[in-house]
Amino acid sequence: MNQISKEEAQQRIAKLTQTIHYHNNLYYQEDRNEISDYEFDQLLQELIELEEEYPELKAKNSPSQHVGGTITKNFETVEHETRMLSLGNTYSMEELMAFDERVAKGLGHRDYSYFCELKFDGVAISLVYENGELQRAVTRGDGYRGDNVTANVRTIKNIPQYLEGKDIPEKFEIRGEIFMPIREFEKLNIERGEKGEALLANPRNTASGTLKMQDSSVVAKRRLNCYFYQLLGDEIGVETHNEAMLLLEKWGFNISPTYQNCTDIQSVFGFIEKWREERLSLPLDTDGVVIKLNNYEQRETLGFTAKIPRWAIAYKYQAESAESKLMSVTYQVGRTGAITPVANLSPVQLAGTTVKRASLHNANEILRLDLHDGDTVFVEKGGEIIPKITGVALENRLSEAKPIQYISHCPECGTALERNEGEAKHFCPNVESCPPQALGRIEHFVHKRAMNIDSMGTERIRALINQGYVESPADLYDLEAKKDQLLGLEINTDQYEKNGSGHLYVTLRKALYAITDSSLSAIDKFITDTETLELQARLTVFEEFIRSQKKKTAQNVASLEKFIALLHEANLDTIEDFVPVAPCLAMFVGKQVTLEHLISVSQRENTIHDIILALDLDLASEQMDKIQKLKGNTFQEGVVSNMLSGIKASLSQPFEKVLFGLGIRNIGENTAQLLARHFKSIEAIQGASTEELLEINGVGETLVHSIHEFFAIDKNLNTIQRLRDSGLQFQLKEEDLPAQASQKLEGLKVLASGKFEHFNRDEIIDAIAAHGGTYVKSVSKTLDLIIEGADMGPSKKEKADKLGIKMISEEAFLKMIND
Ligand SMILES: NC(=O)c1ccc[n+]([C@@H]2O[C@H](COP(=O)([O-])OP(=O)(O)OC[C@H]3O[C@@H](n4cnc5c(N)ncnc54)[C@H](O)[C@@H]3O)[C@@H](O)[C@H]2O)c1
Ligand SMILES: [Zn+2]
Repeated sequence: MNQISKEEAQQRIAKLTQTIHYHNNLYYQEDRNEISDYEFDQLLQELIELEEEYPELKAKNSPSQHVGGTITKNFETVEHETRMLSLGNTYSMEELMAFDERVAKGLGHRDYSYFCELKFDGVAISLVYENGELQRAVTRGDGYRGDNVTANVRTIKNIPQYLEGKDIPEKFEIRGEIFMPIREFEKLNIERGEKGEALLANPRNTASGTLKMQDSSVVAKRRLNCYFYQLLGDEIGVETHNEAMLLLEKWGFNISPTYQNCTDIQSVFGFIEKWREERLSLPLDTDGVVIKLNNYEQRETLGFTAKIPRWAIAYKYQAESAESKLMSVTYQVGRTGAITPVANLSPVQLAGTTVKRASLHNANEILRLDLHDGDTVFVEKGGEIIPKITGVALENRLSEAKPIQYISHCPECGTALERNEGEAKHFCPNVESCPPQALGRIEHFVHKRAMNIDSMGTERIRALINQGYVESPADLYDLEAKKDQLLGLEINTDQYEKNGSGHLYVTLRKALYAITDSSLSAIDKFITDTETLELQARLTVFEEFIRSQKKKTAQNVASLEKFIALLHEANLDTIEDFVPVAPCLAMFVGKQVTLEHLISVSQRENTIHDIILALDLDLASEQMDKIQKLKGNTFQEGVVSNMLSGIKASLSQPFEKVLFGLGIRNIGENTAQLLARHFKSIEAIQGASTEELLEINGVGETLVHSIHEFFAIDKNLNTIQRLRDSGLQFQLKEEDLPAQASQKLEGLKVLASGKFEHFNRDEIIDAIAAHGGTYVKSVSKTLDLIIEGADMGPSKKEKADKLGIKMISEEAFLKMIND
């Protein structure tokens, strides 16, 4: 902002004021925005700085001097008893330090603490309660007066209409943020999509628009929610914000459990870092952290400016943004069959890393963005590990560009995709043989706490599934007989990718390695050095690289050029760091197969090994050598016998482990144990009536339904039969029951958290069971006891504290069970 003339400043201020008014109006009145919050905050910041430089130019009604909203004509206007302010905000740690200095200077000492909360991205609301009853709910409006939206707020389920308890003040005001949970927002958009209505942009604007609707019955259907963060009143008798929050919680108000007391600005930084990524798994959008002085008297000392309190500030997480080009969309199939589209982008530098992919979440997201082939897109990286696309530069779209068509069939198994009503994601219904879904099932089966076959890691299982050896757990026990065929199978770690139409891709590094005579280490260095280049440019640079190596130059350059030509001819999608397998193989298989045929086979198969088998070619040994260089690692003798002996050993796992391993929906480890010990055999469980099942403490309707559903499927019965034939335990053996040491923990739900001296995780779980207790995985009200180990997670601990759950040390636990 250095040295602009007063005249220029005046013009700029006028322009900024007008622009900010425009966006404020859009944001608060129409619940829309055309620029990001970050861009908006930059404009406002520029205005504030200019006004600081030329205070005489600061207009009384400048947007820097009052909160941005207004009241509407659609609701009764209500005056706030205490003004509703905005918050100062910053995107930088330095300014946060400066804030801390101002606080210290204002108070004249450093004897204070901060209370950190997340900044919930919704709409501010003020509620007034009298005699324990909700009187009215008012929006922030212009800060002085707001809209009376009580009827709408009454539809929000977790805002209490009446309060119970002795210590509730006659009258008080409470403020919070009304928001729409992300899940509800997604559901709403699906419904709108199905009805052909325009999709909504984000949960914040939707929450705001919903709150201002005239028809409360529509509001009720939208399932808004609210977090509270401020208590106001004359005779409340608390001195700190922390105490106030505990009171609110006690009175039954919804408080986000994410808050934390911080004794100094350093621990505030810690809080900010902790939540930078973690906040993304919360059920609502948050855009920063609000840092508040904890002590009320100290707050009074510092006071307010016209627009904001001096005792609080918001730190906003900056989403860094860049432009990139959409190359293609690929689709990942999860272990539950859920499909996630991924945008493949031209490489771009963002927040210190090279970004080549962005998550698109689901089909609606593609529709909402109205993505077309080859679009120039804006990519943002908040704290997210995977960046997201926030918009499209329409002016760059080619007139002939087609909209991205969502796939109709599973890229892994070719089954037609389905989508359940009210769900955002498509899924592949081929639970039995879709490879990633089979993977999920087998991984569960071999898990330590099920069949405990630790020689079967994910990559090995994936290799067996992809190459058709395993689909159901029962297949594992047939592997022994196929031992010879297993040698030489590919373990395709991250070696392959598939595009949206199912064509197989292999890593660029492996392709260059097979095509030229360069060493893998030289290629790896080249790959890292050229990370930010697009594929075409990269291949050109690789040619220079080969020439600089001065090793069989002519031959290598010729191969590379041939490969580039084949790549063009194949004309498949671009996925950065990967190239289609078909043109690679075309380099080696000679004239026996056309490129066209290779492309179609590579669409069906999952590994190069499979393609070669499918083609059934006669290849010379030097051709095989080249192809070998393209393949992933292969199964060796040691690996195979190791796997097989693990599988054999699992035959002695007790019935309850087998039952858990079957992966019947809703049957966790505890339930499997319960059922196995009660019914003693699989036939008894299968034959049990609903009444008999419900008699067991801990078995509910949902579980009964899952059990009946499981046994109604022939394929499951067949799997059980095969497993039984292989020698697995389907009957309880008394000697398998863990020795019941005592009943000292009978009826108690116990959780162990952190590291222990005398137990590892499994051992402490078994110890709890051996003394009659039930092990529980998460902190909730129903928990009776927590055994606290070293380094127990602070958030768990805080939650347990809040719920008043008893915590004991490992030593106390040992004493408890051994006495
Ligand atoms: N993109 C646009 O066009 C546009 C236009 C106008 C405003 N905006 C955005 O709207 C916001 C503007 O201003 P604002 O005055 O509402 O300020 P603000 O949102 O930055 O801060 C104040 C508000 O934060 C909310 N809040 C959330 N969690 C809170 C917590 N734990 N404790 C206290 N308050 C909490 C409250 O509603 C409070 O009123 C900015 O984020 C700005 O970027 C964007
Ligand atoms: Zn599938």
